[in-house]
Amino acid sequence: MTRTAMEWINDIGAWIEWLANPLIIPARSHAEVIVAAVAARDVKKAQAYAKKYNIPIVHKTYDDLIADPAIDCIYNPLPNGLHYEWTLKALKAGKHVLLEKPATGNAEEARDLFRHPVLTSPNAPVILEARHYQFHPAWHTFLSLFDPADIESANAIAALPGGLFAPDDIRFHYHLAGGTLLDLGTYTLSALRGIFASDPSSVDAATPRLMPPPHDEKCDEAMRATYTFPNGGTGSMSADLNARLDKKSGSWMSWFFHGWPNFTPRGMPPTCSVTLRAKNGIVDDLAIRTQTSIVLRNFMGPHVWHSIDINTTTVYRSQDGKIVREEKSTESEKAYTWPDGKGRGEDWWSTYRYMLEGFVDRVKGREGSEAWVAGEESISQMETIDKTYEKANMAIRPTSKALRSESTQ
Ligand SMILES: NC(=O)C1=CN([C@@H]2O[C@H](COP(=O)(O)OP(=O)(O)OC[C@H]3O[C@@H](n4cnc5c(N)ncnc54)[C@H](OP(=O)(O)O)[C@@H]3O)[C@@H](O)[C@H]2O)C=CC1
Ligand SMILES: O=C1OC[C@@H](O)[C@H](O)[C@H]1O
Repeated sequence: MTRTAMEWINDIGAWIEWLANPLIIPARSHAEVIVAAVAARDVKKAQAYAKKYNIPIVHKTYDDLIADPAIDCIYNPLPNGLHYEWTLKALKAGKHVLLEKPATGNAEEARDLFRHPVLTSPNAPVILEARHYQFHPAWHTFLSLFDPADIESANAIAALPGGLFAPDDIRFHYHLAGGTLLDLGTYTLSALRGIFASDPSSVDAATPRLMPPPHDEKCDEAMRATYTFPNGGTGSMSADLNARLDKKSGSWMSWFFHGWPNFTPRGMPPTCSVTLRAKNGIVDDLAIRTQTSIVLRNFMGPHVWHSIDINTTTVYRSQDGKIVREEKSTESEKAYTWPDGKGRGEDWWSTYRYMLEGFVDRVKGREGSEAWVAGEESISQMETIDKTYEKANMAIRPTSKALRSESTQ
């Protein structure tokens, strides 16, 4: 697909608007979704938002929004530390909830929320952690290219340049369950767990880069961690919300375009790579070793652009161990829609739009595509996040007071 510079600029603009409004824009193209009401702590802010996006009803408080009998579903995009409290309130009011990632601030909250009796009652509401990338066909195509049992190592990396978020952004407040592992890190960690189709058996190392003083030093502005998985494979993730100048050259450009024209994984675009265990054989007295690696670039925003490369290297050695031949090949794939019969979609649908389709399907009791984030999966993700913070000698994020009062009821 050849693209003009203008198309790229338009897409980048659209991507930024998607990021700021992950639901409003996708909702416009879904015939069954009406963004009917909005609430904010400051009603004037809610009114201004409603005017900008043509939302008919403005509620004065979050509680009023949840109590509105005309509303079926709540989208919860509050800071991570408030996810538990407001999601549970909405579920108890019988509303379905599309809950921003990470599902909660810690594993204790996740266990309580996703195993809450309100979710096992007849006609229980639907809850979904909004890990949008997992709803795009590109992610599923990537996963279909290997058997998790064969993975030797895998890597998931994402970074955003420093300055995009202010140091007092919700992402960097411990009491709001901030920290990069809970933000960009939810993508790279869940991707790694998805690639291995299992939880790690151990967290082997976790290295944070903490927010510098005078900011909240309980928050990581970047996190790197390595894990061992049950098949013996190793996985590494990294996430950086304050990626800096290239250390060697001191230039932003070289950080952005490192490895140009084939970006090497420095986090932009967010990239997942998998190396499979080598296969050995003998043909015509030559020892043959074949190794395959599969790379998905831009796994978080594949609708803007992505590439899936399957790289195979075959080395032929003579009996004395000398390399007599080396063959390298690359096959590439892309997936903007589902293969026939696997789900609805259009090639222009964003990850958020695919996710909305899946969410509405569940709410309506329809079978949708295979993509979903189950409650137990959200719990496992939060458990791995907590273990990673523990390994990094950092405090697990505080548990909501609402959970404490819940358990005394
Ligand atoms: N899926 C995606 O692509 C994205 C997901 N997210 C997720 O959405 C959530 C919110 O992130 P983001 O939109 O960037 O955050 P913002 O700071 O932009 O928005 C958070 C909102 O929460 C409300 N709020 C309520 N209580 C507080 C409080 N004590 N402090 C600050 N805000 C409060 C505010 O709304 P008000 O004052 O109007 O009531 C505020 O506008 C996070 O969980 C994040 O991970 C964020 C961006 C993209
Ligand atoms: O998609 C995203 O990219 C930037 C992050 O900070 C944000 O929270 C996230 O969801």
